[in-house]
Amino acid sequence: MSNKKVILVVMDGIGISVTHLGDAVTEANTPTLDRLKKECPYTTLKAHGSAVGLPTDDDMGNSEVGHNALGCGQIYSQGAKLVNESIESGKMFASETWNELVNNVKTKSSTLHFIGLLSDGNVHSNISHLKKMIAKAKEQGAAKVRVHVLLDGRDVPATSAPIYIEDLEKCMAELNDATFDAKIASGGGRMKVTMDRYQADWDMVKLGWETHVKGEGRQFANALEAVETLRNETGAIDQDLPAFVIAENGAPVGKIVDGDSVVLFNFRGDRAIELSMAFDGGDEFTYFDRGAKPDVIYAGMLEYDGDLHIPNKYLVNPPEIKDTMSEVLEKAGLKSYAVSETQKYGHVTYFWNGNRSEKFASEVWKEIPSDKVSFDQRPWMKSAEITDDLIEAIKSEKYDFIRCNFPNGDMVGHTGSMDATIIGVESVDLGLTRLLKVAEEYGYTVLITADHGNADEMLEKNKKGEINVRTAHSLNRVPFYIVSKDKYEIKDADSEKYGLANVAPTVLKIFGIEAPACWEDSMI
Ligand SMILES: O=C(O)[C@@H](CO)OP(=O)(O)O
Ligand SMILES: [Mn+2]
Ligand SMILES: [Mn+2]
Repeated sequence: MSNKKVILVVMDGIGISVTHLGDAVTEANTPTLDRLKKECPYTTLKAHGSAVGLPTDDDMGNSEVGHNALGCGQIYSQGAKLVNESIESGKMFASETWNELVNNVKTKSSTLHFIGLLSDGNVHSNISHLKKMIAKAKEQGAAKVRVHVLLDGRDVPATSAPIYIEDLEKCMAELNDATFDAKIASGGGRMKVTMDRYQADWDMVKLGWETHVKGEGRQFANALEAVETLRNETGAIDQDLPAFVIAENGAPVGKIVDGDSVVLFNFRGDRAIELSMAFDGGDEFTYFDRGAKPDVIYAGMLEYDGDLHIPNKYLVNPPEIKDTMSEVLEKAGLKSYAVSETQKYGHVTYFWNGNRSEKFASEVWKEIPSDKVSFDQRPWMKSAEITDDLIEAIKSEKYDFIRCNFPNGDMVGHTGSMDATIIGVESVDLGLTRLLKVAEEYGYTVLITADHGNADEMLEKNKKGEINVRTAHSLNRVPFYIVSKDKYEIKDADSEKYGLANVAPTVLKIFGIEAPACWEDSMI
């Protein structure tokens, strides 16, 4: 067994800016990161596009694909790419689930509903998938479609919702005729309604159920009017807009009722699991009162949780991630510890282990409850508590490998507040300062990296050359530091040849464990 001990710190959303446009990472006072960059083996990693299994290098990285790659040392084709392929090859429309959904509404003359994130962010969903499914449903004889739109502004520009609403409405207008009727039925901002994750706030899902299923809520004549009115009244950016219902003559146009079919067209799992539980769950579901639950056929775009089999029905098989680092460490007899706060807890456990919700026997997982606020109001988040917990884990001398995620750069970065994000980055640096001291004392090698950028690019230039607030992740590279009393040298550190999938092989190299043949190369 190895006598080495390793800690891997993921500084979520802390990338390296090229433009320095709204670069909260450089603006922040980060004495520890600055010192490490001068003193330690250091390189940068590619964290987007092909390096993490996304369709193109125009696709920014995200936590799901980033933590998958960090945790498995391999590059798998991810949801965005798998759904594209399934639609292009026709496999999706030949699937049993798709045909069941469509035949159900044909035989019952009922409605096919789509619920999901309306953008081309390609992190949770892509509007192009939605449009193709609606067109196919018409071609196959469905008569009525209703779409429940979750407004993004977090993976795409902050107030871009009208662009996607207009795009969808144009597509539906072209399809609508005497035999076919498609409309938007309800919606709301993704951080207010339906897309909660890791059970941080079930009230969001309850509100989604009331809005999409029961058609309860403030009524508007159409989605553009809803966005415009709610934006004027609240000043909120898209992700935070309140829920709305589209109605005609006082009646919601698209309640979900007995006999309907429902597709959640998001492909990413974390924010799709809770709504799926509400649709699939029987009487044992007690997270909120669903009232009389309609008898529908429900399917997700992907299987969102392969261990718990959520949802029951889905359209595309998720990537089958094998030979994860946790599995390799378990086989080698090493003990692992994982910690983050609620908002990133599943990232460092579920995504880390290749979308596996059950832990290995050799692992201990710890969740620190997140605040339920917009994180510009608490930019330090739980960085101090995560650090305290890490220090306790180190001092327990129980673990060979400790991993953690500091969410600040990402979660505060998504709010668009530069001032708050600077504080978020500084909080991470302070956490590192405290952590490194104890890690050194106990003989741990500490690897520090990030899963993608965000805080490094808080502003962006649009096509007209105007500068706007950026709430989305960046496409920038991320840092990789080795802090150790042992001498390690990163091969070709100045090149740009490494990506997130090179981290796990480097960890195994430090432990002196042979990596599976399918893994990428170690950097040392
Ligand atoms: O908040 C989220 O769901 C995504 C952005 O869509 O961020 P991350 O990938 O960092 O979790
Ligand atoms: Mn992330
Ligand atoms: Mn993010």
